[in-house]
Amino acid sequence: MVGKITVITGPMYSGKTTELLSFVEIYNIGKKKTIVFKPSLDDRYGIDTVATHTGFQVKAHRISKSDEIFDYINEDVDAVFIDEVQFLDVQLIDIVKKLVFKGIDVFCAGLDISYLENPFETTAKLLAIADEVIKKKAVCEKCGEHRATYSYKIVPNGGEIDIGGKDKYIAVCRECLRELKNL
Ligand SMILES: Nc1ncnc2c1ncn2[C@@H]1O[C@H](COP(=O)(O)OP(=O)(O)OP(=O)(O)O)[C@@H](O)[C@H]1O
Ligand SMILES: Cc1cn([C@H]2C[C@H](O)[C@@H](CO)O2)c(=O)[nH]c1=O
Ligand SMILES: [Zn+2]
Repeated sequence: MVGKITVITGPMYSGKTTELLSFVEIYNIGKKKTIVFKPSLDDRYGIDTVATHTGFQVKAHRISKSDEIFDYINEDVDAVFIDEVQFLDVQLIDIVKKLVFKGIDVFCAGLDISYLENPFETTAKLLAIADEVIKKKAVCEKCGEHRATYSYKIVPNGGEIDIGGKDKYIAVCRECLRELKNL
């Protein structure tokens, strides 16, 4: 049997990690063998965990390159979960394909676009090969509606890759983005 590819995407605070971890729980309840990965770059909340903004955590392997995933895969693994895929190299796409051909279900979560509205290449390519795409929305921090699809940077400094939370980014809807950018 082959596995399936699920990609969870959207702006910051939209609940991508929460959704990813709810799938981990579902597989664990079903006594399936799960493994969680995250890029070593993102160490906001702890070194060996994937954590949501609400503080819920599960143990995770930190990887700096996508092919390190294979170091942890054996015959017993039923499902692989990868958070913050926007920070991993595009080789992840080939690795995900290999995993599903081994019969492993793969769940990926990550930002679709940067605060500059550029698509993150690894997420974009995963979305293209996904069997299922879950596009999440956040609450717009300007108008309060549950329709935010953008991550807006509130500080001037830092590049396109710049780890942070509410100190640097807020979630906004398209209408509020237009106002913020004076478009
Ligand atoms: N603007 C917001 N809209 C929705 N939830 C928010 C917002 N700000 C904070 N939260 C909190 O964030 C939680 C979602 O956190 P989670 O870590 O799952 O998001 P995420 O999409 O993975 O974020 P990130 O891309 O920053 O990792 C929500 O359950 C809520 O408690
Ligand atoms: C929106 C955005 C988030 N990030 C970071 C902030 C968080 O650490 C992580 C998203 O959870 O990505 C960037 O590096 N660049 C961006 O453009
Ligand atoms: Zn808004």
